[in-house]
Amino acid sequence: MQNLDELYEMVKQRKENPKEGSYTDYLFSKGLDKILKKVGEESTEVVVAAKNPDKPRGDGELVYESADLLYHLCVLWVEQGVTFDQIKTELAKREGLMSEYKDRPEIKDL
Ligand SMILES: N=c1c2ncn([C@@H]3O[C@H](COP(=O)(O)OP(=O)(O)OP(=O)(O)O)[C@@H](O)[C@H]3O)c2ncn1[C@@H]1O[C@H](COP(=O)(O)O)[C@@H](O)[C@H]1O
Repeated sequence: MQNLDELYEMVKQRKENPKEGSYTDYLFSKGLDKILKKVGEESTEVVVAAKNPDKPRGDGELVYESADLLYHLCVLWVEQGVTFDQIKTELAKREGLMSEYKDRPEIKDL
């Protein structure tokens, strides 16, 4: 996936059109508790990657674990009916950008 929009859309598609052998569908079939367990595990792995001086993937360890966490967050959002636009809107609010939001397509493309 090139960006988070595409990753989120792919996860949503998996939920709407299950595919044989898909790990994403495996998570949806297991349900919320399994997804939350994975988010918890991946969050911890991000922390460990940032702190561990003997990283198996060197400086790439934090990048790798962060990508894992973002993927599992997308699964959680889709499972709970949270859209990626809601996440972006919340981020924009924090920057005081809400009034400009509709006129700034680059914000939607984050
Ligand atoms: N980005 C990801 C992604 N990141 C992590 N993972 C999977 O997340 C799992 C995490 O690894 P773990 O060792 O913690 O888990 P596990 O032991 O394999 O599984 P559990 O039994 O613990 O659930 C691995 O199986 C990874 O393959 C992902 N699986 C899929 N994607 C994206 O989703 C797309 C569709 O994937 P499918 O749904 O499998 O078709 C892929 O093309 C990717 O773009």
